Amino acid sequence: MSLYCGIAFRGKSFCCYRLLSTYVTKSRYLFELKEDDDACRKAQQTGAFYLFCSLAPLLQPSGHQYLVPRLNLLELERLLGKFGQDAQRIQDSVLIGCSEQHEAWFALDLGLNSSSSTYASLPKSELETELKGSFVELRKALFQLNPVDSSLLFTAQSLLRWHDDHQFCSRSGQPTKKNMAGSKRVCSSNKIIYYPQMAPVVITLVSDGTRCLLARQHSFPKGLYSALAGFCDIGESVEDAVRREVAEEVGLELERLQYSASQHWPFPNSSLMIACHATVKPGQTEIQVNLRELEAAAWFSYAEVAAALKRKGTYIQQQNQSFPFLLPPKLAIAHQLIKEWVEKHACSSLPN
Ligand SMILES: NC(=O)c1ccc[n+]([C@@H]2O[C@H](COP(=O)([O-])OP(=O)(O)OC[C@H]3O[C@@H](n4cnc5c(N)ncnc54)[C@H](O)[C@@H]3O)[C@@H](O)[C@H]2O)c1
Ligand SMILES: [Mg+2]
Repeated sequence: MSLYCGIAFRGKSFCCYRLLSTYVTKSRYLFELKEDDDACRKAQQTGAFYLFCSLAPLLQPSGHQYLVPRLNLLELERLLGKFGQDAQRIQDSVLIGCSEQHEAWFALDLGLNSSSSTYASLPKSELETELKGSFVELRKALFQLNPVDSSLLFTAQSLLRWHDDHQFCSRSGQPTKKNMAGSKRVCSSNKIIYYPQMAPVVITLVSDGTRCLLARQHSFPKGLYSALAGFCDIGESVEDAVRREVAEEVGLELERLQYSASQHWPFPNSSLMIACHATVKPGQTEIQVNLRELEAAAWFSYAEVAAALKRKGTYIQQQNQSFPFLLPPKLAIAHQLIKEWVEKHACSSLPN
């Protein structure tokens, strides 16, 4: 879909028309839905709704994968009717995106019992029977979702959680009210506007040239190692946060830092993961693990990491027991960083 747009140049009396790309028209459409409640209400008429129950998305198993069912407005109204609720409840939904054809996508949680909503939560198991699916904890479904669905569900869960957590103004204590799209909440008494937030987190794969440094926290599944991560402190740049986190967690100083990519991560709250590769100063590779933050950290060879990426059954010693050496799931940016490092290492070790 494309759109002709008139551009008026300041001080000139002519208009120039150019073709806007599908991406630009889609971005402008989403912007309009966030700013204009009536436009958003209208978009719900032809939109698709993703359902959640207490922040768990509705999924349907299909082989080794999960499908993510969607309802149209009529189907959603019928469902609410069956459970004795009126269509007004749909106003609790949040906008999470749209297709290239401008079909707007919304998410609605039928299990949250928010005090600012007049509606009671609906019974999970009866909903599941009615919808022929299950509300599955998002973290547990990670391995069986495709990247497009997972990204949409990450956004939806984060936005639903943020609204549930921000029902009252922190200054007046009065209820806040969401706009139709759910892109903000406004305090009814003092008009303060609250916007959904993400915490910036740096994640760094440290290398000494031949090995990479991986670490684990007590809460990780047995045998799982990942890159070093940490929340940015107020006042820090990304570079400052990376240097501090690496120094704090493993006692090393960095020499070089290179940005790789970023990712929105919904667990346990919304974070913006900023991923970097880094190298330590030559000869300074002795790890001093901060045991208040980490359970263990170690250098791993290219061969060990490459085998673990391919799930080739390498094992690792942990508290005198042996566990399969695991890396984070493909959807996690930590996995991407490790994969990039392995690929770069494989290229640089090729004979000229
Ligand atoms: N997507 C990925 O690949 C990936 C990989 C690793 C970690 N992560 C995420 O990165 C996040 C941070 O990693 P970490 O746990 O090592 O961080 P961290 O090293 O900063 O340690 C966490 C501690 O930081 C403090 N903290 C400071 N600011 C905080 C804030 N805004 N929110 C919560 N705690 C705050 C708390 O005391 C908390 O216990 C985690 O939430 C984790 O889910 C994602
Ligand atoms: Mg950390």
